[in-house]
Amino acid sequence: MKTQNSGRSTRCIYLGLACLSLVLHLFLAFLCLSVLQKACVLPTSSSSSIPTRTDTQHCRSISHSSSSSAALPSRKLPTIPQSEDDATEWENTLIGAGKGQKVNGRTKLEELFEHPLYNLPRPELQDDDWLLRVKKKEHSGDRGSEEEEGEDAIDDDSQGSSASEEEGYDKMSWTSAMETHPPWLRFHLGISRRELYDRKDPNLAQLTHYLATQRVLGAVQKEGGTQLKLLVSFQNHGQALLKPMKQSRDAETDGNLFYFSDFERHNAEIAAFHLDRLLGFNRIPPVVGRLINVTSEVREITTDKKLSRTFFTSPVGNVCFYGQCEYYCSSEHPVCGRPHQLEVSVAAMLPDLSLAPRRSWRSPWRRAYSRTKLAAWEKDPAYCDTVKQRPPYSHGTRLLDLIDMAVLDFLMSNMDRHHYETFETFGNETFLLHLDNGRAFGRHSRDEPSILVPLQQCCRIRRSTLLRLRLLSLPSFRLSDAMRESLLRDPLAAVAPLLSEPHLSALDRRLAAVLRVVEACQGHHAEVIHNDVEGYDQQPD
Ligand SMILES: Nc1ncnc2c1ncn2[C@@H]1O[C@H](COP(=O)(O)OP(=O)(O)OP(=O)(O)O)[C@@H](O)[C@H]1O
Ligand SMILES: [Mn+2]
Repeated sequence: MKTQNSGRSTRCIYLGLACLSLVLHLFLAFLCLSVLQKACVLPTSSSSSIPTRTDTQHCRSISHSSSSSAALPSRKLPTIPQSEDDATEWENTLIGAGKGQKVNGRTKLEELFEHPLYNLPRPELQDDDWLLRVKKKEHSGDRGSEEEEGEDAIDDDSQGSSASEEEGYDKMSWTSAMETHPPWLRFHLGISRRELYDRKDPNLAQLTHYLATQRVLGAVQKEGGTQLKLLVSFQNHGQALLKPMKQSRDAETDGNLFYFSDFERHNAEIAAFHLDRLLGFNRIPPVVGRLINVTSEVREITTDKKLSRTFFTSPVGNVCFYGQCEYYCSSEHPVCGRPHQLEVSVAAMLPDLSLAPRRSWRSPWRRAYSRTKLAAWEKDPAYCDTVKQRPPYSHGTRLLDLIDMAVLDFLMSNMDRHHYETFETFGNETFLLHLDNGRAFGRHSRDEPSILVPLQQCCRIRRSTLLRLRLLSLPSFRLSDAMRESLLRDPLAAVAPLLSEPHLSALDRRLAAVLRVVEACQGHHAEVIHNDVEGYDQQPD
């Protein structure tokens, strides 16, 4: 009996101990769970305590890596710029700006643009030197009030302003509100009588970033001209002129093709913009390279039925199209993606003609565009004397502008400068727009001296142009080096150099030829150099 009782009490003790251990284990398990959960609860800065997607993923990855012996190293993904402020930094990372070798903390290109010849003192621009004026919406009665920094509107009266309109114009308000405008509009607002853009304007980088990255919302074939090009539209009414890649970058134009049968080159449009800027002209609208998807960014969104009808899939499975135009718009000359991706040049559009009408001028040194005929300037060595007698070449700076353009064209071997344009509102006292450079950079192995004929026949050149050319011929600022570095800033440089080395060295060779022509002129002409930099006697060193 006694032994029976003691056996029962021992069993009770064991049972009690087992229960206690169970409770203790349960408590421990609960404690562990709550600790683990706390690691995934986010510090809430806002009123919401719902974890975001990333945070949930983070928790999942913790639990995943803890259960796996070989956790993957974390990889940093590129971020898309959220604001325009991020744009420049983003662009610099993407396109490798500052890739040039640095001397004294500056690249050669930065050194060049710091040179006094690229920072010559210039008279301040007056009200009527701006292409588009900015008016405040407030009535004149509101002037001087605290709310002066209201919205701006473009003065669309390009024919001149009445006295009451003048009252609404406030020079101060245009800088303050600029930040709110999209880059294309700021570009338009910065166009002056003197140049298309200010090289130092930070908007330039934002504009090229905008052109290179904005989602294409619309694409139609651009009317005018002879070769295929597209007018694309972006959000905020932005537009751009797009020229597709038609041949490989290194392809030299067939020697048997006449200049007027040559293809246009997207990289020539890009390189021309860089060259014009390097020469200090700033007369070509900013152009940037881009890879587009011909299916999603053209075929699927276009409303242009004529263009749509020309799309097809090539035998190797690439998406191609050819559009409708005078030259090379046929299935024998298609523009093809790989299978969808296509290199293009994207040029900023100038203000609409209704806002800023332009005048097109036939170049006095226009070619005959014939296989047999010669133009007047090819037959008459004294041709310039007749040109100099007729307006607008008889006075002002038009002839000098034309010679600047001839120098640019000779350097890039562009034989297609049949016309040039100016903004009508500036009359004859304004710069020449260097539009349409698609036929430049066709051949690197030979030069075309006839492009320099305006300089050779007139023997006149701006001093500022000549000094910059001399500077660019020095080993420390060599034109080819400056171009190489400048072109590295274009997004397409990541695919392949925009200009091959033979094209770059052709620039140096041609620059030396320009300087030789000037020297020859000085040998038999007085007043070759037009002194537009009075008081600046320093020779480049
Ligand atoms: N960036 C621009 N913004 C607005 N208009 C432009 C721009 N570039 C060119 N244009 C206009 O479009 C017209 C056609 O463009 P472009 O000259 O480049 O084409 P094209 O086919 O090469 O012409 P062409 O066959 O006459 O040489 C030009 O004459 C000019 O008036
Ligand atoms: Mn052309």
